[in-house]
Formats: sequence, C-alpha cells, structure tokens
Amino acid sequence: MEKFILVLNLGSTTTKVALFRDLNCHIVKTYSHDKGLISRGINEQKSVRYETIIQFLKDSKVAPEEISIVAARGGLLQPVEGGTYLVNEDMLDDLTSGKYGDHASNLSGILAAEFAGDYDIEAVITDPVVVDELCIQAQYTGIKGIRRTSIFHALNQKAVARKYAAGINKNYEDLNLIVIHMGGGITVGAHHLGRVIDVNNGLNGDGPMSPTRAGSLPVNGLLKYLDRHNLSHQEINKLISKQGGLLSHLNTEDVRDIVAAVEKGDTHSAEVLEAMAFQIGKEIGAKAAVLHGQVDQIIFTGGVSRSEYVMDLIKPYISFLAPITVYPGELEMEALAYGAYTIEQDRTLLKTYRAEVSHD
Ligand SMILES: Nc1ncnc2c1ncn2[C@@H]1O[C@H](COP(=O)(O)OP(=O)(O)OP(=O)(O)O)[C@@H](O)[C@H]1O
Ligand SMILES: CCCC(=O)O
Repeated sequence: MEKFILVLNLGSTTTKVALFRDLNCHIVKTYSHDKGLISRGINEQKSVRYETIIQFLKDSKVAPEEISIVAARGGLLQPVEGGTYLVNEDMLDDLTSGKYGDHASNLSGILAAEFAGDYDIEAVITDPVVVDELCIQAQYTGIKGIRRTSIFHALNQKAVARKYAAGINKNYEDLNLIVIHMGGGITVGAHHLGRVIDVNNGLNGDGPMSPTRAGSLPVNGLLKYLDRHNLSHQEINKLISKQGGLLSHLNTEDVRDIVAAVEKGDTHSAEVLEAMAFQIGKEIGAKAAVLHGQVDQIIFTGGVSRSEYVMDLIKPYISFLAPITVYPGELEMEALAYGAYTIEQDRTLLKTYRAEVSHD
C-alpha cells in the first residue's frame, strides 16, 4: 500500500493538517486557535500545535509509520527562488532562531522536522513566504539603507494563479494578474508574466490592515505611540504582526463573528470592516498601476474571501479594473502535497537551502 504524504500548514490563526496519497487528499482538517494562543511567540505555540497534529493522526487512525514524507509550508528565511526545499540544519536554525522574524509558518517547518526526525523520514517545504521576485523599483524605499523585501502568501497566490490560468487554457507565465490573499494576513500581489514583481509585505506593517496585521502606518504616529506606551521593538513587532487590524479594533480576528455583529446592528464593526475593504481596494489599484493597467484578472483567495459581505464591500473599488474570480479558502494543502510528490518522483528537483554566510 502506498504511504501517505503528511501536509502541515500552520497559518496565523489556524493549523491545517492533511494526508495525501499521491495527489489525492485522503483527509484534511482545519483547527482554529483562540487569540490567547495565536498572539504568543511561535516557540510558545509549539507544543499545543504539535499535539494538534498528533491528535489529528490518532483521529484519522493513521500510524506515523504509514507516512513517507512531511510537506510543510515554509517560513521566514532569507529570500529564495520558488520551489521545494529539504528542511536541513541550516533551515531549521534560521526558523528556530527567528533570525528572519517570527511567523506561524516557521512552525510548519520546525514541527515537520521534529516529526520527520522522530520517524526517520524527510521533511520538505514548498514556495515559502520569502519567495522574492520583486522588481528593482519595488525594492526601493525613500531611505537609503532600508529596502523592501517580499513576504507574502507565495504558495497560495501562485497556486490559485496557476489554477486560473489552467482553467482558461493559458500559461501562468502569459498572464498579468492581481492576486489578493485574505487570511489572518492580507497580501496583494502584482503577477507579471509568472513573476510577483510587487507585493505588500503583509507581515511587517505594509499594505491593508487585516484580521491580525496592522498594515501600513504613519511613521510619526507609530513613533509617538511607541513613546506613549513605552514599547520595546519586540512588543511593537507583536502589535503590528499579531495584534493589529481587526483584532486591535474589535478584539476579535474572526470575520464571521464581526459580520454577524454587523448584521445585528453593530455600527462600529461595520465601519472597521468598511475601512479594511477601502484599504484592500486601494492596494489593488496600486498593483493595477504597477501592471500599467494591463490586468487580465483579479483573483481573490484566503479564508476571508468566503465572506460575501466583505467581497461586496471591496468590489465597488475595483470592478472597473478587470474581471474578478474568487477561490474561497486556499489551495495550499494541494500545492504542498504536489511539491513533495514531485520530489518523490524526481529527486533532482529538490533544492538545498543554505544559511547566509556572515561577513562580520
Ligand atoms: N466563512 C467565512 N466568512 C468570513 N470569514 C471567514 C470565513 N471562514 C474563515 N474566515 C476568516 O478568515 C480568516 C482566516 O483565514 P485563513 O484560514 O486563510 O487564515 P490563516 O491560514 O490562519 O492565515 P494566513 O492565511 O494569513 O496564513 C479569519 O479571519 C476567519 O475569521
Ligand atoms: C504570509 C506572509 C504574510 C502574512 O502572514 O501576513
């Protein structure tokens, strides 16, 4: 009997786990975590999230020995080209130390390596959040010495873009697309002929606010806030990347609850959601400019795109730009399984991650 591919996808608010046989999904489950857990640092979330995975296997009645490889969503590493990478010591060091930042997807790689180590199999990641294809102009800021880097939902943005292209019998590499992933974080990518030449860094205070991210902030407002609340760098990072956006304004990151409150007449919640939609619309307009207005399709994806209420708030800002397609949820599990499957078929496709050499 063929063994399973165990797929681990730890997002900012959820843990998604699946078992695939070849490219067929045997079982998939999403566990939502409460804000007490998700607002903690990743090392403090590790044991609860690992236990969730073990419980999933027990509930699925699949023994760890029936798994041939672990396919995980990649985390914050140094910028890399797209592809599937072995979780090696260099990668594990960078994920564990948080050298490039603290993100839930770091945990996917860390827990995949832990599981793989326990059962003497391999763990791989595919299209991590640090895939960087930014054009040179997009890398500039107005301060010499500060450059923009690409941190976004690379895996899902590319997976839905390819699915859309396949659906119209075209190549991803022949299209100009704007892809908007709306999950715990929100990223808006300008895909120019198969490369994401501009995208907001969804994690570090750039782009629209999201369920848990602050998005772009006025610099002087942030500096005054820092002084007023006497926050450390670590605390301000946490505020921007874990406790911002809807969570900051409404004390919940759950868009379903917020929409339910709006429908019961909560005008403050309605105003905050409208502001988030406004910011998303504005970001899409910016990406249309990056693509010189030559936009074949605008594609929405992520958990929040399940909400017709939110989609109806965004559409008036952008429907004049290009036709809209929505892939609610995500294709990340399939994309991760596909990455691991291709490696099992052809080892030459496996890429090696090497830590940056320090020149100090
Ligand atoms: N049916 C729905 N209607 C409205 N919002 C929804 C629905 N289902 C999920 N969401 C919202 O989607 C968000 C979570 O999306 P998703 O599962 O894509 O995020 P994640 O995987 O935790 O994080 P990220 O995608 O940023 O890595 C939450 O704000 C949740 O409330
Ligand atoms: C996937 C990187 C962006 C985010 O989590 O907000």
